[in-house]
Amino acid sequence: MTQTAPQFDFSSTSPTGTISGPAADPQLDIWRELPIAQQPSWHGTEEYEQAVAELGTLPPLVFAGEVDVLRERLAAAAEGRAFLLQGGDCAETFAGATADKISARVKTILQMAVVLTYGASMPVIKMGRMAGQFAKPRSSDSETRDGVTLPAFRGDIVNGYEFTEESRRHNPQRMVKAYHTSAATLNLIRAFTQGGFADLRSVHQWNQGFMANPAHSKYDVLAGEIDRAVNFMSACGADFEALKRTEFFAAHEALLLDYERALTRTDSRTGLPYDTSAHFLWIGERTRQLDGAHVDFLSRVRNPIGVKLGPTTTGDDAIALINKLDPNREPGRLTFITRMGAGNIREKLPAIVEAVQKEGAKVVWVTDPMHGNTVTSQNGYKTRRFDDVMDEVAGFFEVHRALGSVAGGLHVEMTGDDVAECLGGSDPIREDQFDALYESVCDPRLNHMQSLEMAFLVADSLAHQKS
Ligand SMILES: O=C[C@H](O)[C@H](O)COP(=O)(O)O
Ligand SMILES: C=C(OP(=O)(O)O)C(=O)O
Ligand SMILES: [Mn+2]
Repeated sequence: MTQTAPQFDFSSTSPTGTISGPAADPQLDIWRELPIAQQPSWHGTEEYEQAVAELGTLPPLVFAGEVDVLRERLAAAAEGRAFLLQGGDCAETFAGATADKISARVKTILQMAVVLTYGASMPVIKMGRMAGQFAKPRSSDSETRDGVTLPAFRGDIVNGYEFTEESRRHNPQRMVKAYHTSAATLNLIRAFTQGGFADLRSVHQWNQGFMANPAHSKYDVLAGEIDRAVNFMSACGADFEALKRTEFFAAHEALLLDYERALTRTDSRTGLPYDTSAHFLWIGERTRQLDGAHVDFLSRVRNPIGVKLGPTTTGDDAIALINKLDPNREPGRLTFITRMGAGNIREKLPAIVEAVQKEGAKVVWVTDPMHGNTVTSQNGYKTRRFDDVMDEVAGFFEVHRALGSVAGGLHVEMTGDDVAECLGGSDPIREDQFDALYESVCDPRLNHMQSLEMAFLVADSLAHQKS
């Protein structure tokens, strides 16, 4: 069910090989001359120069060989031979990088993956919005509370959530802290997923907790089938030792180009630049301007790249992005993460998919059913209704099925904790729980149970996609 870990070529990225100091290629700095959205105001200060110089001396967080493995996995997803699951916080925080919270999130992603693997009958590529998801684009540059206006919170890598002048100051030293927090998070993720924590039988056992809730009895049939499949594998003498380890990739929005540039290093094997801050990087809906800095910079690194596509995207936009980001049509290079909103997806997605099909290009099609479905609750919290989220997922599968394209993955804001941020689910979260249990510093996340419920529902869609 889950894959075994590949043998990474560590020699190619050893400290004696390459990847010491930022890559020197001047093309990697062309973005500095281009229009750039959503950046902090810290340039030209000594503090900024020092922080960037320090980042440049620090080791890579991921290896080029791992990034190449991911590109191969994504090539399989583009063809319907694997399914991508991306999940994690909207905004990671420094304070939230605790063993308990990180392990709960990884556990939940692994639990979702087992259910999806069964439903899809294919490998699930597990990827966290983790170990670097610290920079946030905002709708407004400022926030006003009780007549006081301060800079908006732009993620812990830029400024603090606390509503004071000092905390909201754009502080470049935070980039260094983000690096170290990412390193600590990634270290724990690697230990969990490589050290036996991810044993398929344990992951399956954890799902029994979800099934113990009578609200989830409608998933009894599927849960029973998975149970029998695991027992069958066991009876057949399946090598559960190999299934004790699993691949797990790190991803974040490549928003803060100062940080991404400083962590971009040259791979000794190929002489090519890799952004070693994460395996996978995506360009957000607010920064995907074709002639802008983000698209230019990410067109020049070897990592697999995602682009969020909102409801205003046209077929021509999609083709232009492909030509810029994947001119060689390389399998696994480009992922389109559509976030249309439940009310838009059935109307807007087909033209984009058809344009890409006509072009003969192949991308991984992923649904982000969160960002097009944000509403404000009566009591003033940013929230999303579980039913809207699931309706967008359903629309995504319907469109791809109708057009003969591949529904290749799911991108969600979720946590392993029992928070109350999104409304509904079978054991429903209500608005009156927000005051006590709303923790997100940016967008609302599915909680542990809602995430698992989504996996059961998507597993069903995947099973039908195959039939
Ligand atoms: O995560 C996505 C964006 O950063 C977020 O939705 C922006 O939220 P805002 O509209 O509150 O700025
Ligand atoms: C900012 C985000 O999304 P989008 O770019 O799709 O709005 C996000 O994924 O948190
Ligand atoms: Mn978000």
